[in-house]
Amino acid sequence: MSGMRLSGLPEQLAREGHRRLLVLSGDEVWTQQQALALRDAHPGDWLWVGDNAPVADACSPQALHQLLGREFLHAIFDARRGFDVSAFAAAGGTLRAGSLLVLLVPDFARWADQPDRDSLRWSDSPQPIVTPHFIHHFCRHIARDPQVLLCQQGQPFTLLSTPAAPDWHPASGEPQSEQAAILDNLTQMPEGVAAVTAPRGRGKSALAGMLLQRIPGNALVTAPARAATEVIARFAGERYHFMAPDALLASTQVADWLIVDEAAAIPGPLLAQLVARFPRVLLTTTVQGYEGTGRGFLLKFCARFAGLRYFTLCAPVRWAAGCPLERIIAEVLLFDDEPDDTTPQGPVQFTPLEQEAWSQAPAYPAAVYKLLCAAHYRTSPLDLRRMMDAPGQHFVAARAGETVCGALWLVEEGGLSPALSQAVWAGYRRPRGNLVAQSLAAHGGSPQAAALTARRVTRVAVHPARQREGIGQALVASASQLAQTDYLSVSFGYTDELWRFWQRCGFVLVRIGGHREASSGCYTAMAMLPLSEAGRALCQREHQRLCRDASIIEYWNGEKIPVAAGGESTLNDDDWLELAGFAFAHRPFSAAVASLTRLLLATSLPLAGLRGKIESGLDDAALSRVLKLSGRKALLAHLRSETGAALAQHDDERARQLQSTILQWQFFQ
Ligand SMILES: CC(=O)SCCNC(=O)CCNC(=O)[C@H](O)C(C)(C)COP(=O)(O)OP(=O)(O)OC[C@H]1O[C@@H](n2cnc3c(N)ncnc32)[C@H](O)[C@@H]1OP(=O)(O)O
Ligand SMILES: Nc1ncnc2c1ncn2[C@@H]1O[C@H](COP(=O)(O)OP(=O)(O)OP(=O)(O)O)[C@@H](O)[C@H]1O
Repeated sequence: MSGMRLSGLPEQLAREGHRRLLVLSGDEVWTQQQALALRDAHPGDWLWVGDNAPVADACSPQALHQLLGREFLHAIFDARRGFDVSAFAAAGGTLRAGSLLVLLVPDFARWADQPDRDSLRWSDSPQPIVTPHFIHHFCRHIARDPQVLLCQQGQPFTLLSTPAAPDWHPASGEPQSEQAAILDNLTQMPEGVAAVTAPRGRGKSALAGMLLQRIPGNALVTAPARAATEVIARFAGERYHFMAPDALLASTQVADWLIVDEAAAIPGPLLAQLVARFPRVLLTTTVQGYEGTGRGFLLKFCARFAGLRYFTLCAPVRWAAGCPLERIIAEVLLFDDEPDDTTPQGPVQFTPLEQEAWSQAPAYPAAVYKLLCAAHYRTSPLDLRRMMDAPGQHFVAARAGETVCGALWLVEEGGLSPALSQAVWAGYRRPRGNLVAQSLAAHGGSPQAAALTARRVTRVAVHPARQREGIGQALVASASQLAQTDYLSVSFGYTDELWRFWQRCGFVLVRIGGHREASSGCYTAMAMLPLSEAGRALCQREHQRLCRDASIIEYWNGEKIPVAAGGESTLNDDDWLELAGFAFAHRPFSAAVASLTRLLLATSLPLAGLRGKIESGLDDAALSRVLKLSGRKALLAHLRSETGAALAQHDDERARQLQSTILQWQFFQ
């Protein structure tokens, strides 16, 4: 290829056990030509990551997780139209020593002005947005790392020689020293739960396979994806017996050991049930920024096991320590989930933080991001990109001296036009974003709810050494002083402790979701802190609705709601509106269930569908059989029409008026 010579580099990398990032920046034709030329010039099982790949061995960024656990020599990552940074990191983790990760990006001079298609995954904007803070952050890191090879269209490329690293001695097949120490411990474990966490390529899966070889008795392996357990299978040989998590739970299989690979990617409640079934369990999980992984897994899930044996593997095995590719990915994506042992000392100051800080003083927002990552189960690089460039994000930081010891992240919500808000209430529209604001309209009793303006607290965290000093509460107080909106809101997996915190911050509970979250096993709770008259009125109305419906929701959820239950048990105006929304528009059953329950008490009509579902508790399949209906849609339509009939029987004129009003709400232009 013209101008670019890599002679000897892959061989040098293989000798040193390293991998390198090579960035090709230019127009689409040029970058593609260069990438294909590199691919031809250097033998390997090259993987192309990107949509519309010009070669056969390819996968889209979103499908890459299916390849975790597999390994490649060299990869090309196409970030020209959109940069899925989680997939980029994942691709980096699959590369063997001696690999190049070739990254295709637009011309640096134009990149920051070009909309990034990946933003559709993490920004609520209907169109791709420009992402200047991330692009500048990325380019800044690339430019100052001498180990990154940067090849720009129209500019000469010189391969700077780097000081030779010592020769690498790949692992032999025998346990590495860290693996050996853990194996010693595990093979003597009488019973209990052990967890091994490590970044990519540290030999977790190999360790699990080696354990299978060494234990007496039998063992089962489970994991979110079987394909990702290839390494375990290789090291376990004939002792490898795999079962998918749900199949295992449904079976009566017993074994002396259960090995759960990538445990953090299995929903918490399912994992908890699996763990309870076996006398000895090994959980392994990757830390470093993938969704559903990280130290948060230990904090949230593993905290429940008294006597948990916890191990980590630090030394890389797939490549040598100090690998330049691993280092640049970690730097760019702030993969630093090492616990910070230093306690931030001294008095605390609270300051607002906006996205511009990423260009003015990047270390400051980076510290905020790291704190949030360490505290929150599901913080991933997607959040980093959202934090940097999505519209409507605001932050408050708590600093003790120069150290960030607490942070709060807010997202703007609401402000929909009154007509759109009504359409959301009626179930005709569900625009992107606006989690709590839309939920208040779609499940609550106020058609105008989503027209109010709000800021939702999406994350809040305080350094573990400074908790219970009032810092969390003060962060919320600062946020409420800064926000010129009708209310602040929060949506969180309900636990008594967290609710106590929000309550102490002045929040009022307005909604409890109808399903447990897969990740936490908790019901979603939504709460409001009103800041304006309109906010107070909405908050009061929704809280009263929750109090009135509490006993019925408790019946469906099987869990106590912490509000003073009470209110009219006969049909009132709110019920009429709700029931009309269910009967004549698209309100969901879950929003209407309490009003429907009161309707059944107030009518003598048979209403076999509604009574079957609500009074007899039949599930949808059984109820459909009884009613001779096929499918959920037909059942829902039947329930809606029964409701319409009951309203008409009560007061035909009123039902017709409401129907005609609500039907108008679908034309919301
Ligand atoms: C949308 C979301 O982000 S939900 C997730 C919230 N974040 C997390 O769970 C991350 C880990 N946890 C944390 O970082 C912190 O514990 C926070 C942010 C929840 C609370 O921050 P703190 O600074 O410790 O809270 P703060 O000291 O202001 O507490 C105020 C009141 O809340 C209540 N409270 C706070 N934490 C707890 C707790 N663990 N258990 C019971 N009550 C609590 C108490 O009533 C406390 O007052 P008190 O100490 O006088 O009794
Ligand atoms: N003791 C060992 N001897 C030889 N090869 C090893 C040893 N330990 C691990 N390996 C190899 O190193 C590579 C990385 O190991 P492994 O897949 O177990 O890591 P991991 O921590 O599970 O990483 P990932 O999450 O990236 O798959 C694999 O190719 C594996 O075969």
